[in-house]
Amino acid sequence: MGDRQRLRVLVLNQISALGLKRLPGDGYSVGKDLPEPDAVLVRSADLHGMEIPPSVKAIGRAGAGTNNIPVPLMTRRGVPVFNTPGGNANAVKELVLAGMLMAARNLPAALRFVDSLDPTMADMDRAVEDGKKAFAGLELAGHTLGIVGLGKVGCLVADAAIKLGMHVFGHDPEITVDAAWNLPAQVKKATSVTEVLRHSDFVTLHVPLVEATRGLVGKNIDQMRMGAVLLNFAREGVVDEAAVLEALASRRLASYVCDFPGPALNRHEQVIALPHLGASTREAEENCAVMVVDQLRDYLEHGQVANAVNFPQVSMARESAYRVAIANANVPNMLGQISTTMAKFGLNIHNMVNKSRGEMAYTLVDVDSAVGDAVLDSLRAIDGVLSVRYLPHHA
Ligand SMILES: NC(=O)c1ccc[n+]([C@@H]2O[C@H](COP(=O)([O-])OP(=O)(O)OC[C@H]3O[C@@H](n4cnc5c(N)ncnc54)[C@H](O)[C@@H]3O)[C@@H](O)[C@H]2O)c1
Ligand SMILES: O=C(O)[C@H](O)COP(=O)(O)O
Repeated sequence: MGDRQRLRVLVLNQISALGLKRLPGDGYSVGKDLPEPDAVLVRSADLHGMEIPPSVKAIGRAGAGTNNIPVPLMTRRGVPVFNTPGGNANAVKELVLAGMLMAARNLPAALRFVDSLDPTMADMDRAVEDGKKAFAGLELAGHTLGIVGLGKVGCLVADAAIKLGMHVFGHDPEITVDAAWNLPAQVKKATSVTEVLRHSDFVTLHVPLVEATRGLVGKNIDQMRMGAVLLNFAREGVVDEAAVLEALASRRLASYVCDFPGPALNRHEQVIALPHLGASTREAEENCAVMVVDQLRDYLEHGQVANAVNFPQVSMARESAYRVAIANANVPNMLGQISTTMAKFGLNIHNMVNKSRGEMAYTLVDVDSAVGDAVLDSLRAIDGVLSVRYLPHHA
């Protein structure tokens, strides 16, 4: 296949080879620097300041958070943004457990102490035994963990904490039915963030960064128990850093454990800051890469939509070789105009599916004969149509 016929996938972060190799060389060009890409694969690279070429038909985020992607702009262009729900949740869960243990047992300070001992000193055993009392901690079992956000990560953390003997309070005003099913029965429901803060020794945040969650924990830190531990593996902006620093100074917070270092946090003795490591395990990187590449391919080749954050879930078995995929505004008479346009060009609709999500809708139409450029141009000219793709299937 000539290079022009191959689909171009621009890769802006390190994506596991296990995923990339699912883009076959005879159908795809994959690289860090491709002109006019058809799709973009990304992890945390910030696309907000970047010019996203009009050739882009889909964006795949190998991970959970999509706050680095201008999702509303992509929706207006009729471009889906895919992510990989749950693909890295276990990796985050394990790091949250490590974070709780690091804080509860004063491990960073204890490690620094051991590092500070001169290896040539005469009586290291004695220095160790004398020094250890400064790092005595507490056990997780019997203490209370509050979880804000009971999605893929929050549910796994709840389950693990229960198994470690912790009491768990959870809050999520938009919990999905699936997540509610997955949640251990012992998790107590909190009706507000404040209720979680008041009742917990450890509080961990697992919400996306959106306008409603910006600064979710801020002044309300004064509701937390004295000496509590706050963990933030969600996003930097979910907590108000100034409020955290104040609470650390007053010892309301014993420790702040986070995945987002910053100038005011680094080297603070009560802060344990990791370099955004939550999803950085081989397993999570592979899971996310495989998921996102499969979703991207299914969209690019067949128009199917799975796990897009701005498009409805849409799937339709191929019964015809001639498929048209249309993203459009969710307003009356779009389907009427689409089918009238096709009929005008003598196309017989074999099968069709249309689903909406918020202000947009997505339509797959299989027809019985080949679709020419004039049809596609006429569809594009319909007021409210955001994008039109022709997806012939060569068996
Ligand atoms: N540190 C890392 O490497 C890492 C890795 C994965 C995810 N994350 C972050 O964690 C977030 C959560 O990941 P996930 O996989 O669990 O996502 P998810 O979509 O499965 O879960 C998010 C949950 O937050 C809930 N929520 C939304 N607004 C809320 C609010 N105001 N109060 C309480 N709950 C609210 C949602 O209803 C949903 O159940 C991601 O969006 C991402 O920002 C970070
Ligand atoms: O939202 C996510 O999935 C995490 O923050 C992971 O980000 P990363 O893929 O850049 O490690």
